[in-house]
Amino acid sequence: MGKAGSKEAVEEEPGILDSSGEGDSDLDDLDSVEVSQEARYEPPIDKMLGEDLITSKEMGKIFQLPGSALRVKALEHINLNHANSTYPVRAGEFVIVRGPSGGGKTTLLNLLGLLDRPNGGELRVLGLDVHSETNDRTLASFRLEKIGYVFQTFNLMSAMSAVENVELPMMMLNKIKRKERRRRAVELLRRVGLEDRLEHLPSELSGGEQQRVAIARALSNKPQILLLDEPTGDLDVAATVEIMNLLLEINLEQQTALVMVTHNPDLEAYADRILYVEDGTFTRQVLNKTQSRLSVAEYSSFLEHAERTAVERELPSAVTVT
Ligand SMILES: Nc1ncnc2c1ncn2[C@@H]1O[C@H](COP(=O)(O)OP(=O)(O)OP(=O)(O)O)[C@@H](O)[C@H]1O
Repeated sequence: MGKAGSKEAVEEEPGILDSSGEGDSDLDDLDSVEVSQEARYEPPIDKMLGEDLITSKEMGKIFQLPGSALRVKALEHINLNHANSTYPVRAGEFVIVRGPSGGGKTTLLNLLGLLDRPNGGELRVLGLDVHSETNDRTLASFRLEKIGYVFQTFNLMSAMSAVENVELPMMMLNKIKRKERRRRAVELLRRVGLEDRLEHLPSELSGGEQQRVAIARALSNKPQILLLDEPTGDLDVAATVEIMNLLLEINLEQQTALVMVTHNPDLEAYADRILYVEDGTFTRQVLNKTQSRLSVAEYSSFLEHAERTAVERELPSAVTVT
């Protein structure tokens, strides 16, 4: 868990899950709960969650390398359902996905966000059953209307102003008139604290501000799910905390479900649940009773201390550090 600012977070560790769902002895508490398909497991967290948004059963993904017989098993036995302790992603939930490099985090996010299709098992996202034959147009229209995406590198259109960037998904969906589009884009930019940056180009904004525009853009079609791949990976400490606080507010205010991949363990304090993915499967799930924020001051001093300790460790033993 995050070491700074997460004092109120209570950690439950269900332990290692195995593919049969039986798990090891640490899992007994959760796995011994009898959960039928009808009964909904209520996780022991402070907030009430809404309907199931994403479920999966024994979902897997194998990549076939073009022009080669080589197959890469990126994911297998991914269960997000009520028959397992790893319950579905629900409305209002903030899920963080962590794990070692190459473990399958991005592949998982891409499948949950309909950017890719599974080639084994079942996946249901916002009522849509997704399989290897689901056509591109169906996926594209679901993505545009129901899911928001935020990436590490912001991915804003460089020749468009902040407000035009936020209007773009609404233009593509083409459901509201120009005036209303602009009004909503301005309102969203105000919501993320950028009301005085409407006409700025991305190159005229700081990294944290660009990520705020990207979040406003991701929210423009009022998605039920926001997927975030390392959204603070390129940001400094202050901007990281600001963006995370903003995401938490959005999660709490609008019941938007957030699924976020990060390598940063200190951000776990913000989540309701942390899923660890390693070697293509869930290896651990942690429930966080109370979401909490990091404070910039506390977190900076914690990082500074950690950095200093690391530097001291690297110094030759003959050198005395006072
Ligand atoms: N398009 C692809 N074709 C072939 N193999 C792939 C493809 N995408 C991912 N993989 C493989 O699938 C596995 C999981 O990759 P993935 O990118 O999901 O991991 P990750 O946990 O997100 O890693 P990182 O933290 O380094 O971003 C890796 O072994 C990777 O090499």
